[in-house]
Amino acid sequence: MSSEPLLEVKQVGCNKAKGQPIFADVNFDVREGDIVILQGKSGAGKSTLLKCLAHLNLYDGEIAFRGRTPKSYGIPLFRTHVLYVPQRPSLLPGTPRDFLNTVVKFKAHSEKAHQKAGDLVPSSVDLNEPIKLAGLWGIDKELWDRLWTDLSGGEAQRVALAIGVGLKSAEILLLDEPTSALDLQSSEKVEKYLVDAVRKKEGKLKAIVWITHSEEQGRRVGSRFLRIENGTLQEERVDSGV
Ligand SMILES: Nc1ncnc2c1ncn2[C@@H]1O[C@H](COP(=O)(O)OP(=O)(O)OP(=O)(O)O)[C@@H](O)[C@H]1O
Repeated sequence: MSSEPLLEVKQVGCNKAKGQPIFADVNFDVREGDIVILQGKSGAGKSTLLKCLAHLNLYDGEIAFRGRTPKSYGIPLFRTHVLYVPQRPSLLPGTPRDFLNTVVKFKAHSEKAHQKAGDLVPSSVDLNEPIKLAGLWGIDKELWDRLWTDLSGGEAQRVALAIGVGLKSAEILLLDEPTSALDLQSSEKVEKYLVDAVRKKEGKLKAIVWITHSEEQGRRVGSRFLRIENGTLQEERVDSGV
């Protein structure tokens, strides 16, 4: 028995400039419980595709979340439910705490504005949750008040991920090489948390689309495997080996 798709991607294409497609005719669904690994060579278009899914990039074709277009929810609210976690959070201005406060204010505002429509269930905001979660991943509280530019790549990644996961608004997380700057031990801690969060089912997080260059990581966490190559996306059938 398969559930209704959470996200439907139909004939999606994206161009660098007129006449220069990055990819075209991309079709797939994301369902509850999926951890979809997105692979492909550097420059193949993985980050661009994730940004299209979060409506952060212009695209052709259709993307539907729970059967409706992003616009019908309001793009800001949609983006808190289908949440992109960037590859290089250290490019953000200010400190992680500034960012957290802005996200929380913005989230409360956009949810209030859309509550009337009965669109997406608003979630309560607990500022301590991302800080606690980052702590589990080895991030000292003091780092929340340091400039993003003064954090290491791995610290910035864990803080950004803790904000994305800890605010508990995302039903689908779009992770752009979330552990590329982490050592194996830290990476496995983060992986385990994310996989458990999706598997548990009672939480808000239902699925992840996860870019990784590591075949090993893909095998550890993935339940489905997509590859972008030469401007097209293919799903790879995986032999369970049983
Ligand atoms: N805003 C932009 N304007 C023009 N070209 C762009 C833009 N963003 C990305 N590109 C180009 O589109 C292609 C796909 O980039 P993208 O970042 O999606 O690749 P990727 O598969 O995520 O690569 P990597 O594994 O190196 O992160 C690249 O050739 C890139 O230079």
